[in-house]
Amino acid sequence: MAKTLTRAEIKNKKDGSWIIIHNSVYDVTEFLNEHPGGEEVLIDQAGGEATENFEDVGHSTDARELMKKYKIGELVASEHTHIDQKGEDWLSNTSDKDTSASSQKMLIIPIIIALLAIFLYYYYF
Ligand code: HEM
Repeated sequence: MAKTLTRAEIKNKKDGSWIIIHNSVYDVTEFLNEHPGGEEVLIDQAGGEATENFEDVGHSTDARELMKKYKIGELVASEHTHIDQKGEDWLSNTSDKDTSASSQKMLIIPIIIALLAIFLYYYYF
């Protein structure tokens, strides 16, 4: 059963770095040295809400998998906030739409050229 913590308890944590991301509490003390984004950013967030900064970076799904390892508990329900996830899924969804729209446009060009070629062939021969 996961531990339930209040923002005050997380803030008052002196020995170690706890951060809140999407209403879950992570102990990143052991991860500071390994964080590809550097330890500074994590130390800056220690003891408080890191969701917005975490999402601003657009962490990969790998990063989201990795963070499960450091989860130590949940924020009490009365102190929950909702911040949307904007990671790879969100990015790939939008770029998927873009590619399908642009590939449709790209298809029209060869079709027009082919129709023009057929028209010219019948016109001149
Ligand atoms: C348990 C929490 C966290 C984990 C497991 C984690 C993991 C990672 C990983 C694996 C990367 C490499 C890029 C990627 O795969 O997305 C990364 C990059 C980064 N992270 Fe985190 N991170 C955490 C929290 C945070 C927080 C709270 C911040 C900001 C305050 C942050 C800021 C950054 C930055 C600035 C980069 C570098 C991005 C770049 O160079 O493009 N991370 N993180």
